[in-house]
Amino acid sequence: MTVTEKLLDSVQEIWAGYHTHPFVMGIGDGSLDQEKFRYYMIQDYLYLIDYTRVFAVGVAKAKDLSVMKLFAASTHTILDGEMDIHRAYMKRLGISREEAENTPVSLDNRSYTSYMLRAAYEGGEAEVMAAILSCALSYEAIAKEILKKNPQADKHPFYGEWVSGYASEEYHKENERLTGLMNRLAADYTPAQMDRLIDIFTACSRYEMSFWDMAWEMRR
Ligand SMILES: Cc1ncc(CN)c(N)n1
Repeated sequence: MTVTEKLLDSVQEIWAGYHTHPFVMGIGDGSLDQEKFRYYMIQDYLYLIDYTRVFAVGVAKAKDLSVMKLFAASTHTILDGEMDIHRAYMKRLGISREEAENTPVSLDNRSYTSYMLRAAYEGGEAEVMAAILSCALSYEAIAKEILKKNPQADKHPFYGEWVSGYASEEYHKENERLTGLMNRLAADYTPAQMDRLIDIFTACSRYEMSFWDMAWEMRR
């Protein structure tokens, strides 16, 4: 088993819950209230800004240039790639950059990114990657499962762009780069060190679930 496979194995139950979450199912069949999606978009835009900072900690912790380049490239991929999905939705929903950036970050959102940043600052390169990976991989799994259940979901006039973005080959390729790095960084980890990675990955997977709950309930 690779390091990533061990991490995924430890969160199967939590991840199974994503696919039946009402917010996710609503994106999948197109029935989600757009007000909820509007709320989610703003919070997720703010989330991605702090998520990018976790990669920046990876840049600072990198022990060699190849690792530094991978973390650095990902900051660009998020700020100028993934966030394009958000900017396109914000335009459609009439959300200005000012409105998004002046919206208070919800407590669930703040807790999640604060946890990731703490795990990253306290650890080394592999712990940074363990904090990142649940976010990166779970959205690909969710979008692909949506497409399995609703093969036309990526054609939906509103939610299609979200589904096709996270189910895309481009997003998958970026995730392959991240898992390759995770597997390399922790290849020689002891069982105790591996337990710590599992602990971080599990906590982030639980935070992912609370992010969906937060969006569904539009928690302030
Ligand atoms: C909360 C959350 N988790 C994951 C992703 C996918 N990068 C995201 N945009 N937002």
